[in-house]
Amino acid sequence: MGFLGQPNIPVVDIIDMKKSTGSGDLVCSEVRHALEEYGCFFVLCDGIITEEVNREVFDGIETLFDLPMETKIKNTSDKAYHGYIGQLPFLPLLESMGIEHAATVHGVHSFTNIMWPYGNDVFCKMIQFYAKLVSEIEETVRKMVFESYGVKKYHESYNESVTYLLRVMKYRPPNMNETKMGSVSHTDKTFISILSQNQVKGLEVKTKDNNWIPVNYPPSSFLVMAGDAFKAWSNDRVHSPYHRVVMEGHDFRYSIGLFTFHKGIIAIPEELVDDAHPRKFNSFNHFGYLDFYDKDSMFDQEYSHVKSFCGV
Ligand SMILES: O=C(O)CCC(=O)C(=O)O
Ligand SMILES: [Fe+2]
Repeated sequence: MGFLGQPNIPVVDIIDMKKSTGSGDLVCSEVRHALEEYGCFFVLCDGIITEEVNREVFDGIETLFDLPMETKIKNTSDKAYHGYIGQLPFLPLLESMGIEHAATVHGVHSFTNIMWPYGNDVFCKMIQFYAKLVSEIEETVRKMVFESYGVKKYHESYNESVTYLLRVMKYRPPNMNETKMGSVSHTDKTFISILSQNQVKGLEVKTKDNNWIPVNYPPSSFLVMAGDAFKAWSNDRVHSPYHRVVMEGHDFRYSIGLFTFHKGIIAIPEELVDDAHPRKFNSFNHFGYLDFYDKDSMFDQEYSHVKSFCGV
């Protein structure tokens, strides 16, 4: 693990992660430590995510947002925060769309066919490539953390319940006298989120000692971030950091997030509850939590929804 001149967000190389042999090895404890202390870390993917691949991906996303509004709003879902979001009075810079079941061919095809009824093979293949790569990173991270906590036995069953939402975001530059907030401070409601962006900065993460730090992506990297569900599952060991997007300058920002949800009940492993770590959370329904967050009238940005939903 290194810091690449940015003291606050750790960096792990994907090659080291792939070489990891399981619990007790250094890279496993580094990943776990990064998630406990920072709630996030960069994964370096040199040679896998080249500049050319990045350009192709973000060109594709730009084309998607260039579709007419009446097409984009066809991106709907029965789940909160899974469909088209845009023109929100309190977040005027943001537009966002969601591709459900993004790691399945069917999920990507059905989204593409709604957006381009005559098909768009290039977009479809690009999203499939991206979702496969990033979901593999997500699974590796989860496996390493489970191993590091000595609860590897739950990994397989967790895998069977995982579902991936790929969300794409577009932030326009603010007009004069307009808010610069592309996204207000929040924690993710996911288990894990994996983020990437075009070359335009804006994401900031709050450290445990309450400092906002800019997320300066190293080339060919993703940001792995723990969500509230991971925090609760780990009985409050993993940190789910507050983060926000602040738009400076005149460029459009595009970002992509692969968001992991669990289809059903997340149980806190008994192994993670002991005298030194009394139970902090009860088992909870992950999509129930998302609905609760959606309807919770508590709009204080830095209020712990997960504690009020399933805290002991
Ligand atoms: O645009 C980004 O980089 C972050 C977006 C984000 O925090 C979210 O969608 O939850
Ligand atoms: Fe977020």
